[in-house]
Amino acid sequence: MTARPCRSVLYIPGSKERALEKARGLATDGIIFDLEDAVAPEEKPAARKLLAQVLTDWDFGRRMRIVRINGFDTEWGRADADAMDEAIARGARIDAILVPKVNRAADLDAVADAVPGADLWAMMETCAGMLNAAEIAAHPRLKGMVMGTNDLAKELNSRFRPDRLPMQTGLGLCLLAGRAHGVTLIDGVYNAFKDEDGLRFECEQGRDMGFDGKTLIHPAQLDIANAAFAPSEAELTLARRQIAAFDEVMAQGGGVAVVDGKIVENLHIVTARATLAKADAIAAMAE
Ligand SMILES: CC(C)(COP(=O)(O)OP(=O)(O)OC[C@H]1O[C@@H](n2cnc3c(N)ncnc32)[C@H](O)[C@@H]1OP(=O)(O)O)[C@@H](O)C(=O)NCCC(=O)NCCSC(=O)C[C@H](O)C(=O)O
Ligand SMILES: [Mg+2]
Repeated sequence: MTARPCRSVLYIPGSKERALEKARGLATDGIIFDLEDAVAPEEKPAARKLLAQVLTDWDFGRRMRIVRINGFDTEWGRADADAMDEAIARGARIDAILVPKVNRAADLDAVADAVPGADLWAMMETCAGMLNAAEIAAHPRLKGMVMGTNDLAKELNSRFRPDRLPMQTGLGLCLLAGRAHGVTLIDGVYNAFKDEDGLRFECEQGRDMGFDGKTLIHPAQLDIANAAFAPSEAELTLARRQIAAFDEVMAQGGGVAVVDGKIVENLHIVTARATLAKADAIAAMAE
């Protein structure tokens, strides 16, 4: 679990200046400034230039800034990375470069060299990438993994199902790998951006699985993701009660408390404290 909130991470096409401007007033924890699939080939050079300028000159507050570049196996990837490196040298704040379709850890090396001033995040969206999730998560510059469930479904030849059964193995491998290496884990997008109930269900499922947040494609999806990935009032109350009960037992020389008929040990207190820290971090986002 990361202390920095990543409940909502909104994709914005790097070519859409109006949407980029709008993002500065949106309740999103992070923004993925996209140069890859959301930008048409003929618009890519102009989008790259616009993003470099916007990230240098505009204030996006506490929102995490992530730039998704094109792959280095395309004609645009290297120029995207160079433009972001130059922007950082000019004072742009870019928290991470998101590398698409990462198949193995070595795919990250060239981007790491090209942009030394930013963390790397990986799109996990190919079958090879998911099978190699452990070595990718172990890359020394890797700080985040984003699930690319559209590309994964395409490669798997799977159908979209509300329970995402065909995705579970791949998502689970990424969760195991990411948690083993302390990497932030963000779930994939929900394409039907007007379907609130479907989005809520998928956010709850992603939260239950252990994801830190969800990638989104439209501002209308923000409130649902922010609510689903934040600790609820009931979770906060329970965390405080667990800590109080455990402190009391410890003071008497014991090591196991009981709250609501369930045991509370030191490991549960670690989770309880992380829950409270997450709520504090979310509150700080709104300041
Ligand atoms: C899906 C959209 C094309 C819909 O656009 P549009 O019809 O313009 O929506 P609205 O008219 O409802 O927009 C209302 C206002 O909201 C702003 N807006 C819309 N989308 C965004 C956004 N993403 N960020 C910020 N602001 C946004 C509009 O500008 C309107 O503002 P105003 O003028 O003030 O009224 C569109 O939402 C869109 O393009 N979404 C992003 C799509 C995208 O990024 N796709 C790529 C990422 S998904 C992916 O690749 C996943 C992965 O790789 C995988 O494999 O799964
Ligand atoms: Mg994709």
